[in-house]
Amino acid sequence: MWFPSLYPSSYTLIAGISLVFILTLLVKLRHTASDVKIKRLGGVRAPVLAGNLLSASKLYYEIGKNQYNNQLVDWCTKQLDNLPAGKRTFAEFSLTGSKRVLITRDPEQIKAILATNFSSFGHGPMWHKLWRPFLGDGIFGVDGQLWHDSRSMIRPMFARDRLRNLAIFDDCTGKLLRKIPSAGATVELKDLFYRWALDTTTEFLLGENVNSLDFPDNDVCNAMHVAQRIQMYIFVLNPIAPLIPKRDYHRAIGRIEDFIEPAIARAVAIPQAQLEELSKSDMEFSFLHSIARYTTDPKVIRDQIMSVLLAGRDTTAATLSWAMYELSHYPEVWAKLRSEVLAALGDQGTPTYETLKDLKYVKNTLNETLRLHPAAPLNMRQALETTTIPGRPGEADVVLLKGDSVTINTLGMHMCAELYPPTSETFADPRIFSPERWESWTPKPWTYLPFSGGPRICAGQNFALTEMAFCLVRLAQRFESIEYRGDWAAQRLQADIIGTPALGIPMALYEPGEKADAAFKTGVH
Ligand code: HEM
Repeated sequence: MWFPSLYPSSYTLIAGISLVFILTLLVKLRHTASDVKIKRLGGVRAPVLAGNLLSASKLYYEIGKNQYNNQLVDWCTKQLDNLPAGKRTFAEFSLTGSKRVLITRDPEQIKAILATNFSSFGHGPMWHKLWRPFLGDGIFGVDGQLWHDSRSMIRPMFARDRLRNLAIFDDCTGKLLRKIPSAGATVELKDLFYRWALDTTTEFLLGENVNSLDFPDNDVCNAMHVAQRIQMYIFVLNPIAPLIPKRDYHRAIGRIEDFIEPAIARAVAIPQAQLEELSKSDMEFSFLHSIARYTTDPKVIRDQIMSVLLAGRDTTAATLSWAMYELSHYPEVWAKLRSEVLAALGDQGTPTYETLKDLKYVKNTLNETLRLHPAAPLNMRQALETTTIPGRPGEADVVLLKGDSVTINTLGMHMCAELYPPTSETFADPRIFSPERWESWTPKPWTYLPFSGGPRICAGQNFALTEMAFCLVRLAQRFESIEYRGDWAAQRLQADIIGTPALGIPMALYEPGEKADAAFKTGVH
Protein backbone atom coordinates (compact mmCIF):
# COMPACT_ATOMS: atom_id res chain seq x y z
CA MET A 1 0.00 0.00 0.00
CA TRP A 2 2.84 2.47 0.73
CA PHE A 3 4.59 1.95 -2.65
CA PRO A 4 2.40 4.26 -4.70
CA SER A 5 3.11 7.19 -2.34
CA LEU A 6 6.85 6.40 -2.36
CA TYR A 7 7.16 6.61 -6.15
CA PRO A 8 6.15 10.26 -6.56
CA SER A 9 8.35 11.36 -3.66
CA SER A 10 11.33 9.40 -5.04
CA TYR A 11 10.77 10.99 -8.43
CA THR A 12 10.56 14.39 -6.78
CA LEU A 13 13.79 13.72 -4.92
CA ILE A 14 15.60 12.52 -8.05
CA ALA A 15 14.24 15.45 -10.07
CA GLY A 16 15.31 17.86 -7.32
CA ILE A 17 18.83 16.42 -7.11
CA SER A 18 19.13 16.46 -10.92
CA LEU A 19 18.00 20.08 -11.07
CA VAL A 20 20.52 21.15 -8.43
CA PHE A 21 23.22 19.15 -10.27
CA ILE A 22 22.35 20.73 -13.64
CA LEU A 23 22.20 24.23 -12.18
CA THR A 24 25.52 23.73 -10.36
CA LEU A 25 27.09 22.46 -13.57
CA LEU A 26 25.67 25.41 -15.49
CA VAL A 27 27.10 27.88 -12.98
CA LYS A 28 30.47 26.10 -13.13
CA LEU A 29 30.46 26.25 -16.94
CA ARG A 30 29.59 29.94 -16.91
CA HIS A 31 32.30 30.60 -14.33
CA THR A 32 34.82 28.80 -16.57
CA ALA A 33 33.59 30.70 -19.64
CA SER A 34 34.13 33.99 -17.78
CA ASP A 35 37.62 32.82 -16.76
CA VAL A 36 38.49 32.15 -20.40
CA LYS A 37 37.29 35.63 -21.48
CA ILE A 38 39.17 37.28 -18.60
CA LYS A 39 42.39 35.43 -19.47
CA ARG A 40 42.03 36.27 -23.15
CA LEU A 41 41.94 39.95 -22.20
CA GLY A 42 45.16 39.55 -20.23
CA GLY A 43 43.55 40.50 -16.93
CA VAL A 44 42.48 38.83 -13.72
CA ARG A 45 39.39 38.21 -11.70
CA ALA A 46 38.93 39.93 -8.31
CA PRO A 47 39.13 37.68 -5.20
CA VAL A 48 35.94 35.60 -5.13
CA LEU A 49 33.63 35.90 -2.12
CA ALA A 50 31.06 33.44 -3.50
CA GLY A 51 31.07 31.80 -6.89
CA ASN A 52 28.67 28.87 -6.75
CA LEU A 53 24.95 28.44 -6.17
CA LEU A 54 25.26 27.46 -2.55
CA SER A 55 27.73 30.10 -1.39
CA ALA A 56 26.06 32.83 -3.49
CA SER A 57 22.57 31.94 -2.21
CA LYS A 58 23.92 32.18 1.34
CA LEU A 59 25.48 35.51 0.47
CA TYR A 60 22.24 36.90 -1.02
CA TYR A 61 20.43 35.71 2.09
CA GLU A 62 22.95 37.67 4.17
CA ILE A 63 22.44 40.74 1.98
CA GLY A 64 18.67 40.58 2.58
CA LYS A 65 19.12 39.96 6.31
CA ASN A 66 21.65 42.76 6.73
CA GLN A 67 19.52 45.17 4.73
CA TYR A 68 16.61 44.32 7.01
CA ASN A 69 18.78 44.85 10.13
CA ASN A 70 20.28 48.14 8.86
CA GLN A 71 23.72 46.58 8.59
CA LEU A 72 24.22 46.26 4.84
CA VAL A 73 27.06 48.79 4.57
CA ASP A 74 28.89 47.27 7.55
CA TRP A 75 28.44 43.85 6.02
CA CYS A 76 29.80 45.07 2.71
CA THR A 77 32.90 46.53 4.41
CA LYS A 78 33.41 43.38 6.50
CA GLN A 79 33.50 41.25 3.35
CA LEU A 80 36.57 43.23 2.32
CA ASP A 81 38.09 43.40 5.82
CA ASN A 82 37.96 39.59 6.05
CA LEU A 83 40.13 39.11 2.96
CA PRO A 84 43.85 38.27 3.36
CA ALA A 85 46.12 41.21 4.25
CA GLY A 86 47.11 43.30 1.23
CA LYS A 87 44.01 42.21 -0.70
CA ARG A 88 41.30 44.09 1.16
CA THR A 89 40.17 46.68 -1.33
CA PHE A 90 37.99 44.74 -3.77
CA ALA A 91 36.27 41.37 -4.28
CA GLU A 92 33.53 39.81 -6.38
CA PHE A 93 30.61 37.41 -6.07
CA SER A 94 28.15 35.88 -8.48
CA LEU A 95 24.99 33.82 -8.22
CA THR A 96 24.92 32.46 -11.76
CA GLY A 97 28.59 32.38 -12.73
CA SER A 98 28.16 35.24 -15.18
CA LYS A 99 26.89 38.74 -14.21
CA ARG A 100 29.34 39.21 -11.37
CA VAL A 101 29.16 41.89 -8.68
CA LEU A 102 32.42 43.66 -7.76
CA ILE A 103 32.61 45.44 -4.40
CA THR A 104 35.39 48.03 -4.36
CA ARG A 105 36.80 50.72 -2.10
CA ASP A 106 39.98 51.11 -4.15
CA PRO A 107 40.47 54.80 -5.13
CA GLU A 108 42.21 53.96 -8.43
CA GLN A 109 39.41 51.60 -9.46
CA ILE A 110 36.78 54.12 -8.42
CA LYS A 111 38.50 56.83 -10.45
CA ALA A 112 38.52 54.54 -13.51
CA ILE A 113 34.84 53.64 -13.07
CA LEU A 114 33.59 57.18 -12.48
CA ALA A 115 35.93 59.23 -14.64
CA THR A 116 38.76 57.89 -16.80
CA ASN A 117 36.71 54.96 -18.10
CA PHE A 118 33.39 56.81 -17.76
CA SER A 119 31.73 55.66 -21.00
CA SER A 120 32.23 51.96 -20.15
CA PHE A 121 30.05 52.29 -17.04
CA GLY A 122 26.57 53.50 -16.25
CA HIS A 123 23.68 52.76 -14.00
CA GLY A 124 22.83 50.14 -16.61
CA PRO A 125 19.68 48.64 -18.14
CA MET A 126 18.84 46.66 -15.01
CA TRP A 127 18.91 49.80 -12.84
CA HIS A 128 16.74 51.57 -15.41
CA LYS A 129 14.23 48.72 -15.37
CA LEU A 130 14.13 48.40 -11.57
CA TRP A 131 13.75 52.15 -10.97
CA ARG A 132 11.52 52.94 -13.93
CA PRO A 133 8.16 53.10 -12.14
CA PHE A 134 9.64 55.70 -9.78
CA LEU A 135 12.10 57.69 -11.88
CA GLY A 136 11.03 56.98 -15.45
CA ASP A 137 13.72 58.38 -17.76
CA GLY A 138 14.88 61.09 -15.34
CA ILE A 139 18.59 61.87 -14.83
CA PHE A 140 19.01 59.36 -12.04
CA GLY A 141 17.71 56.41 -14.00
CA VAL A 142 19.40 56.70 -17.40
CA ASP A 143 22.78 56.55 -19.16
CA GLY A 144 24.33 57.67 -22.44
CA GLN A 145 22.60 60.33 -24.52
CA LEU A 146 19.47 60.34 -22.33
CA TRP A 147 21.65 61.10 -19.29
CA HIS A 148 23.58 63.75 -21.22
CA ASP A 149 20.33 65.46 -22.28
CA SER A 150 18.98 65.31 -18.72
CA ARG A 151 22.15 66.83 -17.31
CA SER A 152 21.97 69.70 -19.85
CA MET A 153 18.31 70.20 -18.96
CA ILE A 154 18.86 70.57 -15.21
CA ARG A 155 22.33 72.22 -15.21
CA PRO A 156 21.19 75.86 -15.61
CA MET A 157 19.38 75.82 -12.27
CA PHE A 158 22.55 74.74 -10.45
CA ALA A 159 25.00 76.85 -12.43
CA ARG A 160 25.00 79.92 -10.17
CA ASP A 161 24.07 81.10 -6.71
CA ARG A 162 20.44 82.20 -7.01
CA LEU A 163 18.85 84.65 -4.61
CA ARG A 164 15.60 82.71 -4.79
CA ASN A 165 17.32 79.70 -3.21
CA LEU A 166 18.46 81.75 -0.20
CA ALA A 167 14.91 83.02 0.26
CA ILE A 168 13.63 79.43 0.22
CA PHE A 169 16.27 78.30 2.74
CA ASP A 170 15.40 81.25 4.98
CA ASP A 171 11.68 80.55 4.86
CA CYS A 172 11.85 76.81 5.47
CA THR A 173 14.60 77.06 8.08
CA GLY A 174 12.60 79.75 9.94
CA LYS A 175 9.68 77.34 10.07
CA LEU A 176 11.94 74.50 11.22
CA LEU A 177 13.27 76.63 14.10
CA ARG A 178 9.75 77.49 15.19
CA LYS A 179 9.04 73.74 15.55
CA ILE A 180 11.88 73.24 18.02
CA PRO A 181 10.36 73.36 21.52
CA SER A 182 11.65 75.35 24.45
CA ALA A 183 14.56 74.37 26.65
CA GLY A 184 14.89 70.85 27.79
CA ALA A 185 12.03 69.35 25.80
CA THR A 186 13.11 66.44 23.63
CA VAL A 187 12.61 66.92 19.91
CA GLU A 188 13.05 64.31 17.15
CA LEU A 189 15.37 66.40 15.02
CA LYS A 190 15.74 63.87 12.22
CA ASP A 191 12.01 63.93 11.58
CA LEU A 192 12.09 67.75 11.44
CA PHE A 193 15.06 67.73 9.03
CA TYR A 194 13.28 65.32 6.66
CA ARG A 195 10.22 67.54 6.59
CA TRP A 196 12.37 70.68 6.23
CA ALA A 197 14.26 69.08 3.29
CA LEU A 198 11.05 67.97 1.59
CA ASP A 199 9.56 71.46 1.89
CA THR A 200 12.78 73.12 0.71
CA THR A 201 13.23 70.77 -2.26
CA THR A 202 9.62 70.91 -3.44
CA GLU A 203 9.65 74.72 -3.17
CA PHE A 204 12.89 74.82 -5.18
CA LEU A 205 11.58 72.41 -7.81
CA LEU A 206 7.96 73.43 -8.18
CA GLY A 207 7.62 76.90 -6.70
CA GLU A 208 5.24 75.52 -4.08
CA ASN A 209 5.93 73.22 -1.19
CA VAL A 210 4.38 70.26 0.56
CA ASN A 211 4.31 72.14 3.89
CA SER A 212 5.15 68.99 5.77
CA LEU A 213 6.68 71.05 8.60
CA ASP A 214 3.20 72.33 9.46
CA PHE A 215 1.45 69.07 8.59
CA PRO A 216 3.61 66.20 9.87
CA ASP A 217 1.26 63.52 8.61
CA ASN A 218 1.42 64.87 5.11
CA ASP A 219 0.75 61.99 2.74
CA VAL A 220 3.34 63.07 0.13
CA CYS A 221 5.95 62.84 2.88
CA ASN A 222 4.71 59.37 3.85
CA ALA A 223 4.52 58.31 0.20
CA MET A 224 8.18 59.30 -0.36
CA HIS A 225 9.15 57.14 2.59
CA VAL A 226 7.18 54.10 1.44
CA ALA A 227 8.28 54.32 -2.21
CA GLN A 228 11.95 54.63 -1.27
CA ARG A 229 11.94 51.83 1.29
CA ILE A 230 10.34 49.36 -1.13
CA GLN A 231 12.55 50.59 -3.99
CA MET A 232 15.61 49.71 -1.93
CA TYR A 233 14.38 46.14 -1.47
CA ILE A 234 13.58 45.85 -5.18
CA PHE A 235 17.08 47.03 -5.96
CA VAL A 236 19.12 45.11 -3.39
CA LEU A 237 17.21 41.86 -3.92
CA ASN A 238 16.98 42.29 -7.70
CA PRO A 239 17.21 38.55 -8.55
CA ILE A 240 13.90 38.07 -6.72
CA ALA A 241 12.45 41.53 -7.43
CA PRO A 242 9.33 40.13 -9.17
CA LEU A 243 8.38 38.37 -5.91
CA ILE A 244 8.37 41.57 -3.83
CA PRO A 245 4.80 42.89 -3.26
CA LYS A 246 4.50 46.26 -5.03
CA ARG A 247 0.97 47.49 -4.42
CA ASP A 248 2.04 50.03 -1.76
CA TYR A 249 5.00 51.06 -3.92
CA HIS A 250 2.82 51.95 -6.91
CA ARG A 251 0.25 53.61 -4.70
CA ALA A 252 2.95 55.77 -3.07
CA ILE A 253 4.37 56.82 -6.43
CA GLY A 254 0.84 57.71 -7.56
CA ARG A 255 0.43 59.96 -4.51
CA ILE A 256 3.65 61.84 -5.27
CA GLU A 257 2.51 62.24 -8.89
CA ASP A 258 -0.81 63.66 -7.70
CA PHE A 259 1.16 66.41 -6.01
CA ILE A 260 3.59 67.32 -8.80
CA GLU A 261 1.44 66.87 -11.90
CA PRO A 262 -0.87 69.91 -11.41
CA ALA A 263 2.24 72.13 -11.03
CA ILE A 264 3.66 70.65 -14.23
CA ALA A 265 0.38 71.27 -16.06
CA ARG A 266 0.48 74.93 -14.99
CA ALA A 267 4.11 75.34 -16.08
CA VAL A 268 3.64 73.85 -19.56
CA ALA A 269 0.65 76.14 -20.10
CA ILE A 270 2.91 79.21 -19.78
CA PRO A 271 3.81 80.54 -23.25
CA GLN A 272 7.53 80.30 -24.13
CA ALA A 273 7.84 84.10 -24.43
CA GLN A 274 6.55 84.50 -20.89
CA LEU A 275 8.95 81.80 -19.62
CA GLU A 276 11.75 83.70 -21.37
CA GLU A 277 10.74 86.84 -19.49
CA LEU A 278 10.44 84.92 -16.18
CA SER A 279 13.94 83.52 -16.63
CA LYS A 280 15.32 87.02 -16.14
CA SER A 281 13.92 87.12 -12.62
CA ASP A 282 16.21 85.57 -10.05
CA MET A 283 13.32 85.37 -7.60
CA GLU A 284 10.39 84.01 -9.59
CA PHE A 285 11.99 81.54 -11.99
CA SER A 286 11.71 77.99 -10.59
CA PHE A 287 13.32 74.71 -11.60
CA LEU A 288 10.04 73.69 -13.20
CA HIS A 289 9.99 76.84 -15.33
CA SER A 290 13.56 76.13 -16.36
CA ILE A 291 12.72 72.62 -17.61
CA ALA A 292 9.55 73.85 -19.30
CA ARG A 293 11.80 75.99 -21.52
CA TYR A 294 13.39 72.77 -22.83
CA THR A 295 10.30 70.63 -23.18
CA THR A 296 6.56 70.76 -22.68
CA ASP A 297 6.25 66.97 -22.47
CA PRO A 298 4.72 66.43 -18.97
CA LYS A 299 6.20 62.93 -18.73
CA VAL A 300 9.77 64.16 -19.38
CA ILE A 301 9.30 66.91 -16.80
CA ARG A 302 7.75 64.51 -14.27
CA ASP A 303 10.72 62.17 -14.57
CA GLN A 304 13.31 64.92 -14.00
CA ILE A 305 11.38 66.32 -11.04
CA MET A 306 11.13 62.86 -9.44
CA SER A 307 14.88 62.30 -9.89
CA VAL A 308 15.91 65.62 -8.35
CA LEU A 309 13.33 65.24 -5.58
CA LEU A 310 14.85 61.88 -4.71
CA ALA A 311 18.42 63.18 -5.02
CA GLY A 312 17.81 66.36 -3.08
CA ARG A 313 15.59 65.51 -0.18
CA ASP A 314 16.96 62.68 1.96
CA THR A 315 20.60 63.53 1.28
CA THR A 316 20.58 66.89 3.03
CA ALA A 317 18.15 65.74 5.75
CA ALA A 318 20.32 62.73 6.60
CA THR A 319 23.55 64.76 6.53
CA LEU A 320 22.19 67.41 8.89
CA SER A 321 20.86 64.68 11.18
CA TRP A 322 24.34 63.13 11.33
CA ALA A 323 25.94 66.55 11.82
CA MET A 324 23.77 67.28 14.88
CA TYR A 325 24.34 63.73 16.15
CA GLU A 326 28.12 64.24 16.06
CA LEU A 327 27.99 67.83 17.31
CA SER A 328 25.91 66.81 20.33
CA HIS A 329 28.77 64.54 21.40
CA TYR A 330 31.45 67.24 21.16
CA PRO A 331 30.27 70.38 23.05
CA GLU A 332 33.60 72.12 22.34
CA VAL A 333 33.01 71.73 18.58
CA TRP A 334 29.51 73.18 18.88
CA ALA A 335 30.91 76.10 20.92
CA LYS A 336 33.60 76.78 18.30
CA LEU A 337 31.12 76.61 15.45
CA ARG A 338 28.71 78.91 17.26
CA SER A 339 31.39 81.48 18.05
CA GLU A 340 32.43 81.57 14.36
CA VAL A 341 28.79 82.12 13.36
CA LEU A 342 28.14 84.79 15.99
CA ALA A 343 31.33 86.65 15.06
CA ALA A 344 30.24 86.78 11.40
CA LEU A 345 26.49 87.33 11.73
CA GLY A 346 25.48 87.95 15.32
CA ASP A 347 22.47 86.03 16.58
CA GLN A 348 20.03 87.50 14.04
CA GLY A 349 21.94 88.31 10.84
CA THR A 350 20.68 86.55 7.69
CA PRO A 351 23.36 84.45 5.99
CA THR A 352 24.28 85.43 2.43
CA TYR A 353 26.30 83.45 -0.10
CA GLU A 354 29.35 85.55 0.80
CA THR A 355 29.10 85.07 4.57
CA LEU A 356 28.46 81.35 4.18
CA LYS A 357 31.56 80.97 2.00
CA ASP A 358 33.68 82.64 4.70
CA LEU A 359 32.51 80.35 7.52
CA LYS A 360 35.42 77.92 7.38
CA TYR A 361 34.59 75.97 10.52
CA VAL A 362 30.98 75.45 9.39
CA LYS A 363 32.35 74.12 6.09
CA ASN A 364 34.84 71.86 7.87
CA THR A 365 32.04 70.52 10.06
CA LEU A 366 29.97 69.57 7.01
CA ASN A 367 32.99 68.05 5.25
CA GLU A 368 33.78 65.98 8.31
CA THR A 369 30.15 64.85 8.64
CA LEU A 370 30.11 63.75 5.00
CA ARG A 371 33.41 61.90 5.47
CA LEU A 372 32.05 59.78 8.34
CA HIS A 373 28.48 59.64 7.05
CA PRO A 374 28.39 60.00 3.25
CA ALA A 375 24.72 60.22 2.29
CA ALA A 376 25.24 57.58 -0.42
CA PRO A 377 27.43 55.09 1.47
CA LEU A 378 27.24 52.67 -1.46
CA ASN A 379 27.08 53.71 -5.11
CA MET A 380 26.27 51.37 -8.01
CA ARG A 381 27.48 51.01 -11.56
CA GLN A 382 27.23 48.41 -14.31
CA ALA A 383 29.81 47.63 -17.00
CA LEU A 384 28.08 48.69 -20.24
CA GLU A 385 30.85 46.95 -22.20
CA THR A 386 33.70 44.60 -21.40
CA THR A 387 36.52 46.65 -19.94
CA THR A 388 39.39 46.72 -17.45
CA ILE A 389 40.09 48.67 -14.29
CA PRO A 390 43.36 48.84 -12.35
CA GLY A 391 44.26 45.84 -10.19
CA ARG A 392 46.50 45.98 -7.14
CA PRO A 393 49.71 48.00 -7.63
CA GLY A 394 52.15 46.02 -9.78
CA GLU A 395 49.52 43.40 -10.68
CA ALA A 396 47.40 42.81 -13.78
CA ASP A 397 44.24 44.82 -14.45
CA VAL A 398 40.89 43.47 -13.28
CA VAL A 399 38.53 42.56 -16.11
CA LEU A 400 34.87 43.45 -15.93
CA LEU A 401 32.66 41.77 -18.52
CA LYS A 402 29.68 43.50 -20.06
CA GLY A 403 26.78 43.26 -17.59
CA ASP A 404 28.92 42.91 -14.45
CA SER A 405 27.88 45.20 -11.59
CA VAL A 406 30.04 47.34 -9.35
CA THR A 407 29.26 48.42 -5.80
CA ILE A 408 31.43 51.40 -4.90
CA ASN A 409 31.82 51.25 -1.14
CA THR A 410 32.31 54.97 -0.51
CA LEU A 411 31.88 54.70 3.25
CA GLY A 412 34.28 51.72 3.35
CA MET A 413 36.86 53.84 1.52
CA HIS A 414 36.36 56.83 3.83
CA MET A 415 37.01 54.48 6.76
CA CYS A 416 40.24 53.01 5.36
CA ALA A 417 43.02 53.97 7.82
CA GLU A 418 45.72 53.51 5.12
CA LEU A 419 44.34 56.44 3.15
CA TYR A 420 44.99 58.93 5.96
CA PRO A 421 48.10 60.49 7.50
CA PRO A 422 49.22 58.99 10.81
CA THR A 423 47.27 60.16 13.83
CA SER A 424 48.92 63.22 15.43
CA GLU A 425 48.22 66.38 17.44
CA THR A 426 46.57 67.98 14.43
CA PHE A 427 45.09 64.86 12.90
CA ALA A 428 42.70 62.81 15.03
CA ASP A 429 42.09 59.10 14.51
CA PRO A 430 40.12 58.92 11.21
CA ARG A 431 37.28 57.09 12.99
CA ILE A 432 36.63 60.16 15.14
CA PHE A 433 34.62 63.28 14.26
CA SER A 434 37.12 66.14 14.10
CA PRO A 435 36.39 69.17 11.88
CA GLU A 436 39.85 70.46 12.92
CA ARG A 437 41.58 67.92 10.69
CA TRP A 438 40.40 69.91 7.65
CA GLU A 439 42.40 72.95 8.78
CA SER A 440 45.70 71.33 7.80
CA TRP A 441 44.70 68.45 5.54
CA THR A 442 43.28 67.89 2.07
CA PRO A 443 42.24 64.36 1.12
CA LYS A 444 44.26 62.66 -1.62
CA PRO A 445 42.40 62.73 -4.96
CA TRP A 446 39.65 60.11 -5.23
CA THR A 447 39.74 59.16 -1.56
CA TYR A 448 36.93 61.49 -0.41
CA LEU A 449 33.80 61.18 -2.53
CA PRO A 450 30.58 62.07 -0.69
CA PHE A 451 29.31 63.72 -3.87
CA SER A 452 30.79 61.04 -6.14
CA GLY A 453 33.15 62.22 -8.93
CA GLY A 454 33.64 62.49 -12.68
CA PRO A 455 30.97 63.67 -15.14
CA ARG A 456 28.17 62.28 -12.96
CA ILE A 457 29.28 64.12 -9.83
CA CYS A 458 26.32 65.38 -7.77
CA ALA A 459 24.66 68.14 -9.78
CA GLY A 460 23.34 69.75 -6.60
CA GLN A 461 26.60 69.79 -4.60
CA ASN A 462 26.85 73.59 -4.15
CA PHE A 463 23.12 73.92 -3.63
CA ALA A 464 23.25 71.22 -0.94
CA LEU A 465 26.28 72.65 0.87
CA THR A 466 24.71 76.12 0.95
CA GLU A 467 21.34 74.76 2.10
CA MET A 468 22.90 72.72 4.91
CA ALA A 469 25.27 75.51 5.99
CA PHE A 470 22.32 77.91 6.09
CA CYS A 471 20.39 75.63 8.42
CA LEU A 472 23.40 74.89 10.63
CA VAL A 473 24.14 78.62 10.95
CA ARG A 474 20.57 79.40 12.00
CA LEU A 475 20.66 76.61 14.61
CA ALA A 476 23.99 77.86 15.95
CA GLN A 477 22.71 81.45 16.11
CA ARG A 478 19.82 80.44 18.32
CA PHE A 479 21.05 77.57 20.49
CA GLU A 480 23.92 77.82 22.91
CA SER A 481 24.11 74.15 23.72
CA ILE A 482 22.66 70.89 22.47
CA GLU A 483 22.13 67.57 24.15
CA TYR A 484 21.53 64.09 22.73
CA ARG A 485 18.62 62.35 24.43
CA GLY A 486 19.16 58.79 23.26
CA ASP A 487 21.82 56.13 23.56
CA TRP A 488 24.48 57.87 21.46
CA ALA A 489 26.74 54.81 21.21
CA ALA A 490 23.89 52.55 20.04
CA GLN A 491 23.28 54.59 16.84
CA ARG A 492 23.41 52.65 13.54
CA LEU A 493 23.37 53.43 9.87
CA GLN A 494 20.10 52.55 8.16
CA ALA A 495 20.98 52.01 4.51
CA ASP A 496 17.83 53.09 2.73
CA ILE A 497 18.69 54.55 -0.65
CA ILE A 498 20.33 57.21 1.48
CA GLY A 499 22.14 56.30 4.69
CA THR A 500 20.31 57.70 7.68
CA PRO A 501 20.55 57.39 11.51
CA ALA A 502 18.46 54.29 12.25
CA LEU A 503 17.55 55.41 15.78
CA GLY A 504 16.55 58.98 14.94
CA ILE A 505 18.11 62.05 16.55
CA PRO A 506 16.26 62.77 19.81
CA MET A 507 17.74 66.01 21.15
CA ALA A 508 17.24 68.94 23.48
CA LEU A 509 18.45 72.40 22.42
CA TYR A 510 19.06 75.31 24.78
CA GLU A 511 18.99 79.01 24.03
CA PRO A 512 21.36 81.24 26.06
CA GLY A 513 20.23 81.41 29.66
CA GLU A 514 18.03 78.33 29.44
CA LYS A 515 18.76 75.45 31.76
CA ALA A 516 18.04 71.75 31.58
CA ASP A 517 14.73 71.02 33.23
CA ALA A 518 14.50 67.46 34.46
CA ALA A 519 10.72 67.53 34.04
CA PHE A 520 11.18 67.82 30.27
CA LYS A 521 13.49 64.85 29.94
CA THR A 522 10.72 62.52 28.95
CA GLY A 523 8.49 62.50 25.89
CA VAL A 524 9.38 63.50 22.35
CA HIS A 525 7.84 66.59 20.73
C1 HEM B 1 24.37 66.08 1.34
C2 HEM B 1 23.82 66.29 0.18
C3 HEM B 1 24.06 65.47 -1.05
C4 HEM B 1 24.92 64.43 -1.26
C5 HEM B 1 25.89 63.81 -0.28
C6 HEM B 1 24.74 64.01 -2.63
C7 HEM B 1 25.43 62.97 -3.21
C8 HEM B 1 25.25 62.57 -4.52
C9 HEM B 1 25.92 61.45 -5.12
C10 HEM B 1 26.89 60.52 -4.42
C11 HEM B 1 25.51 61.38 -6.41
C12 HEM B 1 25.95 60.37 -7.45
C13 HEM B 1 24.97 59.25 -7.56
C14 HEM B 1 25.38 58.24 -8.60
O1 HEM B 1 26.49 58.28 -9.08
O2 HEM B 1 24.57 57.38 -8.90
C15 HEM B 1 24.57 62.45 -6.62
C16 HEM B 1 23.93 62.70 -7.81
C17 HEM B 1 23.02 63.70 -7.98
N1 HEM B 1 22.64 64.64 -7.07
FE1 HEM B 1 23.30 64.81 -5.18
N2 HEM B 1 23.79 64.79 -3.21
C18 HEM B 1 23.35 65.70 -2.28
C19 HEM B 1 22.37 66.65 -2.46
C20 HEM B 1 21.77 66.95 -3.64
C21 HEM B 1 20.79 68.00 -3.83
C22 HEM B 1 20.29 68.92 -2.73
C23 HEM B 1 20.40 67.94 -5.13
C24 HEM B 1 19.41 68.79 -5.87
C25 HEM B 1 18.55 69.61 -5.34
C26 HEM B 1 21.15 66.88 -5.77
C27 HEM B 1 21.04 66.51 -7.07
C28 HEM B 1 21.71 65.46 -7.65
C29 HEM B 1 21.48 65.02 -9.02
C30 HEM B 1 20.51 65.64 -10.00
C31 HEM B 1 22.31 63.92 -9.22
C32 HEM B 1 22.44 63.09 -10.49
C33 HEM B 1 23.65 63.53 -11.26
C34 HEM B 1 23.88 62.74 -12.53
O3 HEM B 1 23.53 61.57 -12.60
O4 HEM B 1 24.44 63.34 -13.46
N3 HEM B 1 21.96 66.30 -4.83
N4 HEM B 1 24.44 63.16 -5.45
